[in-house]
Amino acid sequence: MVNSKYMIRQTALEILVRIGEGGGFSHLLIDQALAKKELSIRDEALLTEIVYGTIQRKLTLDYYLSHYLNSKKKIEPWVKWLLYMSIYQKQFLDKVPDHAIIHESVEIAKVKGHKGISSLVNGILRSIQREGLPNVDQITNREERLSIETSHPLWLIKRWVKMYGYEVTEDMCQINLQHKSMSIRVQPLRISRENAMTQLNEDGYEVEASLFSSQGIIVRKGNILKSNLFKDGYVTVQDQSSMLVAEMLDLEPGMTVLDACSAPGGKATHIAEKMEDTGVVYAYDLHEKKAKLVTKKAMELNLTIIQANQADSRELDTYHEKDTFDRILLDAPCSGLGVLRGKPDIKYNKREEDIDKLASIQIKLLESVSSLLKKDGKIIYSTCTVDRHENDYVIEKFLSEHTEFEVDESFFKDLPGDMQHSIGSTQWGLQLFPQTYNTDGFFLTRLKKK
Ligand SMILES: C[S@@+](CC[C@H](N)C(=O)[O-])C[C@H]1O[C@@H](n2cnc3c(N)ncnc32)[C@H](O)[C@@H]1O
Repeated sequence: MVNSKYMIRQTALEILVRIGEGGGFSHLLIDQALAKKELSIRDEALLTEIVYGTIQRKLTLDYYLSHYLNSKKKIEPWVKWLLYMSIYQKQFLDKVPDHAIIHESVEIAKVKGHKGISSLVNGILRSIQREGLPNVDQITNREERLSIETSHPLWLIKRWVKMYGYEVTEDMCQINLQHKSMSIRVQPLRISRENAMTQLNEDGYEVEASLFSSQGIIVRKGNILKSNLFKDGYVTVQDQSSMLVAEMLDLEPGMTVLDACSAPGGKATHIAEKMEDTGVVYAYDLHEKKAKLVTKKAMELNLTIIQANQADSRELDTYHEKDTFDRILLDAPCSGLGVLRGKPDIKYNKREEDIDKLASIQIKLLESVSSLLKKDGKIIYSTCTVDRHENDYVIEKFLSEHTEFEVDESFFKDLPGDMQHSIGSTQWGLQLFPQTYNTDGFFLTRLKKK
C-alpha cells in the first residue's frame, strides 16, 4: 500500500513540475489537488507547505543545489524539482526527519525515472546530510546576498532598493517568506462582527478584530473555509488591505457607483454592503467569465444591487454618460508585487519591462473612467503592488494632466489608526508595505473632482 506521505510528496512534485513548465499558478494547482484528493488536515498542510515553500525559496534552493551538482551535467527538470523540494524539507521543515526525506525522494526517483537517477538523488542528498549546505553569508555583495537568501530576483531587489532603500527592501523580502493570517469580512446585513466572532470562538477558532474595517476579522487559528459562516455566505475571505478600499470610498446608501475592474468581486460586494444594498453598483471586467464571478459572489452574499457585465473599461464612455457616478473605484490590473506571499510565482514570472506597460494601461483606465465622475464625486485608485511606477507616478502624471482633479486632503485623516504617518504615506496616497501591518502590499488613494 502507498503510504500517505509518499503520495503527498509525489503530488507535490507533480504540481511543482507543472508550475515549472508554466502550466499554472501554485495557489490554483494546490486548490485543484486538494479538491480532488481526500486528505487529512495534516496532509493538506504538508502538501501546501512543500509546494509553497519550494516555490517561495526557489532561488535559495538553487544556490544550495548548485554546490552539489556539476553545472555541466544535464538533468531533467523534474529531477531538479525533486531535489529542490527535498532540500526545502531538510532545511526549512523541522518535523520531517532526514532519513524519511531521503528514502521517499529516492523511491519517487526510482518509480519516475531509473536506477541512474535514483542513485544521483541519493548521492546528492546524502552528501548534503554529511557536509551541510553552503552559507549565504559568503556572498559579499549585499543585494546579491539578499536576493539569494530571500529568493527574490536581483532586478527586483535593485529596483526596490532604489525606490525605498535597503532596509525597507530587506524587511519586505523577509516578510514575504513568512506566514500571513487569513482575514475575513462579515456581511453586516446578515451578521454583526461581534456575533460572528463569538460564534467562531465557540467553534474553536482564534480570531481578532481588524483595524482596517469595522467588518474585518483576522483569523489566527482554524481553517475558515470549513466554517458554516463561510459556507453559508455570512463572511467572505478578503485581505485587510483590500477592505480599506470600500471603507475609504465615503459611500452612502442610494448612490450610483462604478467598479471599473471588479472581478472576482471582493470590493464590489463590500461596496454594496456599505450602501446597505440600496442604490446601484455597475461592476465591469474585461473578461466575460470573470464578470460572472462577481455576480456569483454577490449572490453568495445575498446582495442585489450589483450589475456585473463584461466591458473594457477604457471604453466605458460608450455605455455611460459623462458625470454619471457619485463614486468610482479603479482597482487596476497591476504587477501583483504586493501579494508575493500568496502568489510566489509572480516574482519569477514578472519582467521589469512589464511594469511600464502596466503603468500605461493604468493611466488609460484612470483617464477613461474619471470622465464619468460627477462634480464633487470621489474616485479611489488602488493596486496590490508596491511599485511607485504603478502607484505614485500614475497619480502624479494623471493629476498633472487633469487639473480638475486633486488628491482629497481628508483621505489621509480618514485613514484608521496611525496609517497616515506610516512609512508608505506620500503626497499621492498610501503605500502599505506587507511588513507594516502584516497584510498584502497595497496602494490606495482618493481623488476628488473639483
Ligand atoms: C486587481 S483585479 C480586481 C480585483 C477586484 N477589484 C476585487 O476586489 O475582487 C483587476 C481586474 O481588472 C480586470 N481588467 C484588466 N484590464 C481591464 C480593462 N481594460 N477593463 C476592465 N477590466 C479589466 C482583470 O481582468 C482583473 O479581474
